[in-house]
Amino acid sequence: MSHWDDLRAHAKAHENRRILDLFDADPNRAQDFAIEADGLLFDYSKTSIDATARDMLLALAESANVAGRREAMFSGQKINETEGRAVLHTALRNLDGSVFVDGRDVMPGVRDTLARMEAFSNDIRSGRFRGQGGAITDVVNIGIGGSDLGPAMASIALAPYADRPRVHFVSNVDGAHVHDVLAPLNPETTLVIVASKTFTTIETMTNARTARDWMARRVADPGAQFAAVSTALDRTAEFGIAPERVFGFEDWVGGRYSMWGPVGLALMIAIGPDRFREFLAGGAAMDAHFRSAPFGQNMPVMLALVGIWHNQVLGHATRAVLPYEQRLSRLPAYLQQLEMESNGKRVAMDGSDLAVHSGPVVWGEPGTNGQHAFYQLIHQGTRVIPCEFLVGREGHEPDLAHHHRLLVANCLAQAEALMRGRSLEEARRIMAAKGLTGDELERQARHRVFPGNRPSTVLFYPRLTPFVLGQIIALYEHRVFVEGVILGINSFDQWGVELGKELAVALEPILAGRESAESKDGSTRRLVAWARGEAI
Ligand SMILES: O=P(O)(O)OC[C@H]1O[C@](O)(CO)[C@@H](O)[C@@H]1O
Repeated sequence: MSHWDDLRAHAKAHENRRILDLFDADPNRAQDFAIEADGLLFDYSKTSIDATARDMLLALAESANVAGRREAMFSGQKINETEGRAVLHTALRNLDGSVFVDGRDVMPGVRDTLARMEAFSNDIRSGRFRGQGGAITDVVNIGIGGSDLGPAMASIALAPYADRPRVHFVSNVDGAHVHDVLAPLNPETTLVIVASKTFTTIETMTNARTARDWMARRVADPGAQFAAVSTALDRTAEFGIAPERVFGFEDWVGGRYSMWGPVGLALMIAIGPDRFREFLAGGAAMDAHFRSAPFGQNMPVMLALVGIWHNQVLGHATRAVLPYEQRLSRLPAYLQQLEMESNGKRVAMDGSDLAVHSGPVVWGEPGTNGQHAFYQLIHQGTRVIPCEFLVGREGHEPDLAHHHRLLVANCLAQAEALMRGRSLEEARRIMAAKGLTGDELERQARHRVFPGNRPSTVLFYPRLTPFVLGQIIALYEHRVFVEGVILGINSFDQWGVELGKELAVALEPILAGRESAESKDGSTRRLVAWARGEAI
């Protein structure tokens, strides 16, 4: 039997067992099914994983050679096989030593670019770098996907550490986005960062040109207030951005893994280089843990194995990420790209069809807001949705500690309610206490039953500092990596985004009326006609 068969057989044999009963069977479960590392606590005791399932999952990870692939990644081997690239975002935060790619040590370049970013950020923050109307008041990062989601998410997450200038993000090609962001800004004191790994992404280049036109209407030399972040230095030059304001990186940094380097420039400007280094240090601390902790005590490995248990073994197709931290409001969106672009694949590394499902649908919203929106379905819907809660022991508002207590209480209460549920007998008692009897009591009670036995995990952190955010993001990166290795897929390419891009390029001239829609299918032809306001 394969490891997958073992796991499925074990899950089947215990499908009617309640998670709550596992705590009776093992009084140490809360400690045994949790990992503490560098101030973080990951509690997965409220899942149906028992000691046997955990052993089987660990055996699965061993047999997939997670350890070997992990070292191949850290040492710069070309594990992104379909693109022939190394995967070295970890080199952007482990700044000492050497890492070789094609016989060349990449670390001097990493350190040099970081130093240039720091000098530039300091110049902007101190007012030494001036726009054509004075010190820079606003920075606009134009990018999309990996060139947007990381710094945009982190700028909100680390708002308590940010001072002037203000940072803004434009990603969508919808003109409303660039319009609404730029409208209140003064072009004379705005710096635009064009962030694009390839410097060809149509949304980003369209927004960048619009921003340049906007600036040109008010300043003599718009290019002087543009900076660029890219691997394509020929294209940044062609766009007219002076080399001293171009921050390059190499193709061994994947877009969705890139916020640790130049793509983090807007974040660095917002929080300052020292705080940015703390963020890097948090990522490096998680790297050290990932490389050294035994798998059973290894947070990214166990987070991945919990994910595999829920998705590939039990068949739960989605997972909810529920940060009880308003400032992590963009974390679910960030993780959607990180996890779904990485592990949403249909073939294994060798091109064969996957034998199991690929990564799950990831979605979520901050608590407590979600409780008043979609938690109804999580508690009483017919599908099981594993939930991943994140919460800090402290907030940044000491005078509002009572808010924070309520926040934590809600988070822990949801995890408890999901596991415990409410039986029909309990519901009947509640209805009887309200004075109901007979058929009406019975009918009403059934609506108040919570099946319970719904799995969740809690990631507890001390406080959302730059260091802690670095730990959390690196934790999820390595989780995605481990899941990808176990599934046998390449987590570092994204061919699935290509087809839509090609078709959009082909449709633009059709919408503009320069080309005919004849070659298109009936639905697309009709929609094009509708878009063009033609009679259909
Ligand atoms: O940084 P770029 O090259 O503009 O790409 C933006 C994003 O587009 C994608 O290629 C997907 O279309 C992502 O992988 C990437 O993060």
